Amino acid sequence: MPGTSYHLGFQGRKRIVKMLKQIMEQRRASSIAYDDMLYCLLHSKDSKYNLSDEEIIDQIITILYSGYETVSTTSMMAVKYLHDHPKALEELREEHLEIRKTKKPGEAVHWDDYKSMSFTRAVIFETSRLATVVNGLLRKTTEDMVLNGFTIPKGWKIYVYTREINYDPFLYPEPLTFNPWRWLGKNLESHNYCFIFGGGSRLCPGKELGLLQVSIFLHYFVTSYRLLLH
Ligand code: HEM
Repeated sequence: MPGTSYHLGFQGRKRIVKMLKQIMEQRRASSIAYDDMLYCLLHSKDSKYNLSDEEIIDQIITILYSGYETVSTTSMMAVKYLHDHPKALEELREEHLEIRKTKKPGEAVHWDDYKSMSFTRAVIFETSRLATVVNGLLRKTTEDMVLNGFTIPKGWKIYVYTREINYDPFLYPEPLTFNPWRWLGKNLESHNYCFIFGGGSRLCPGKELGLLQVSIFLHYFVTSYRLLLH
C-alpha cells in the first residue's frame, strides 16, 4: 500500500535491482577481472554453481543488507552503551592499548590480536543482546510439530522472536543491564538459546566477519578518540 514503509522498501528494492542489472551488463561487456563477489558469480567455472541473473541479484542484495545494517547498527549501539558505562569503556580501552603497546605507530592489527580481544567480543555480544540488532529468525515447518501442547502444522512460517529470549531473566540475570562481563568465561555464546547470529544450518555465514569488523572499528575508536560526557 503506498505510503507504508513496506511499499517504500519495495520501491527501494526495484531501484537496487535496476542498478545491479546495469552493472551486470557493463561487467559482461568488459574484459576487466574484478576481485569481488559479483565477478565470481558472473564467471563461475563450475556449471554446478551457475546462477540465473535473478539469483545473482538476490545473493548480492542479501549480502549487502545482511552485512551492512547489522554491523553498522551494532557499532553504533556499542558506542552508545560504552558512553553510558565508563567502567566498560575503560576496560575495553585497556585491552586495546595493551595491543597497541606491541605495535609500531600506525602498524595494523593482525588476526592473533583480534583473537586476543576477549573483552571486546564480550562487549559486542552484550551490545547485540541488549540492542537485539536482529529481532528474530524465520523458519518453516517441514512436518507437524507439537510445542508445549500446541500443534504447529507442516508448512507454517514461524517467526522466532529472539528479543524475548535475549531479555529472559533466567538466562540473563538483570537482562536490561549492560553487563559485558556476563559473557566472560561462561561459554554463553555456544548455549542453544543464544540466537544472536541465528542457529543450525542457517547460522549467519558472516558471523566472524561481522565480529571482526566491529572489533577493528572499536580498536581504532578507543585508541584514537575519547568519549566525553556533556
Ligand atoms: C554483527 C553482525 C551480524 C549479526 C548480528 C548477524 C545476524 C544474523 C542472523 C541472526 C541471521 C539469521 C540466521 C538464522 O536464520 O539462523 C543472519 C543471517 C545471515 N547473515 Fe548475518 N549477521 C551479522 C553480520 C553479517 C555479515 C557481515 C554478513 C556478510 C557479509 C552476513 C550475512 C548473512 C547472510 C547471507 C545470512 C543469511 C543466511 C541464510 O539464510 O542461510 N551477516 N545474520
